[in-house]
Parts: sequence; structure tokens; C-alpha cells
Amino acid sequence: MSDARTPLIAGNWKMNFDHLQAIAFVQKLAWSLRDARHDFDDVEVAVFPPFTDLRSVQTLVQADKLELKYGGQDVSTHVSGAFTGEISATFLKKLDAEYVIVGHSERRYRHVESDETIAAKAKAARDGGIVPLICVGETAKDLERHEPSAVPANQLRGALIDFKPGDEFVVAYEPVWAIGAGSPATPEQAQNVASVLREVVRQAVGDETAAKTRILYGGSVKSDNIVGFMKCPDVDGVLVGGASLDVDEFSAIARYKKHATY
Ligand SMILES: O=C[C@H](O)COP(=O)(O)O
Repeated sequence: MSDARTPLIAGNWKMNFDHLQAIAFVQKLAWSLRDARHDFDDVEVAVFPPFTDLRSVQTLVQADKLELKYGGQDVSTHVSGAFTGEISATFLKKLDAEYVIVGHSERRYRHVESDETIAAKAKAARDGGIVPLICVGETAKDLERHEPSAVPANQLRGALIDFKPGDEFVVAYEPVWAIGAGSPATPEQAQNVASVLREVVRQAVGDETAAKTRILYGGSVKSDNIVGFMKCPDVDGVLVGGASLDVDEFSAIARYKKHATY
């Protein structure tokens, strides 16, 4: 990764932890990270709890002045109105959320979200003052027919259609075949796709914004494999699923510099 970009260690809780469990988790995480502040200097840590936990996480983070960012796992394309079950970027902003995930493969495939929908969600987040964390990634089937970077690059091109130089967003490259699989991509595979994605960002929003945009890797990240990814020049952090639900493991991931010899 480049020194110009602050590493982002993001934990996607998916549909895990109710608000009471969320409070207990964040308290433990805060203690764990506070004890080891020097191990993760200049690293940003963020969690993505279910919507029903966000108010509790906000209260805790603000009351205890925790250096922890948080965000939603999805966002509506609308601002308000008759959209049963949806949550707008405006509501997330009111909870001081920093980020929102859009285009996670579990939404693309299980909820049949199209590239157009994901582009509209990314735009809605940006317009509502929330930084979209745009997920892209190929399935194992895609790999039989295309180069590894082809599908993620197309997905990213589609998502950035309304973006312009200076807009802030984060990209997460998550090969679908590596999610929850216990076997991640290799750092070389992650770097190859991340460098293509940076070029897509450059073509969409220009050199300056591309140089500042963080590209994360996600898919079976753990404390014993993160260092390899963080050594890749175009990988600026990780989006962690399963391992983000274990305080000690997630804290060890955030403190990856302790184990790295650069
Ligand atoms: O959003 C996170 C990803 O889906 C990765 O999940 P995982 O770390 O359990 O493979």
C-alpha cells in the first residue's frame, strides 16, 4: 500500500450481533485496541453492524470517544418516502455513520441487485454525505470464462458512473469464491486485480482521486494472512467477515503492523 493512503481495517458483521451483543463487542474491542495503541498507529478501524445496532454503537463511540468508525451494510437509493424496509443515507448520516457498504456479493446475488441499483446506491450515499464502500468481485463461474479482473472491473465501472474527481469512496475487491471459504486469494491475485481496479478508478475520476482512493481486499482474511495483503502496493486494507466477529482476532488483524517486517 502507499503511504499516501490510510489503511482501513473494516469488519462486516453481516446479520450477526443484536444491539446488546454489539455493545459488549465494541467495549471489548476498544479495550483491546487501547491496550495496544502503538501497534496500529495510523490505521483506521471500522465496523459495519446491522442497522438495529447503529444507535447503540454511536452512543458508545461518542460517550467514550473511541477511535472507531462505523457504517451501514446497505442503503436505499431514495432519501425518504414509501419504501418499506429501506434505510436512507440521510438516516445513516444522522447516526454519524462514516461509511456504507454497497454492492456486497450477498446483495448482488441473493437480492439480485443490478449494477444500476448499486450505482444508484453509491450515488445516494455520496449525496447523503456517507462514503460508499463499493464491493466488487468475480464468482468461480466467472473465472471459467473471463480474466480474474474482468467482472470486478466492469462492476466498478458501472458503480462509478455518476462519480467525479474529488468524490470520496472506497473499493473492496472480494472474490466471491474466497468469501467464507477459509481459503483466501493469494496476495499476488489480490494485487493483480487491485491494480486493474485502480486504473478503472483513474479513468473514472482522474489521477489525483485514484491515488487517494483506498482499495481493500476481502475474502477469508485472518490475522495470519493479512500481512501478505498489506504488502501489496495497491491493497490499502481489508474487509473482514467471519474473523471480525471475534474480538481478539479482529484486534490482531487491526494490529497487523506488529507482525509485519517491511
Ligand atoms: O464482507 C466481508 C466478506 O464477505 C468476507 O467475508 P469472510 O471474511 O467471512 O470471508
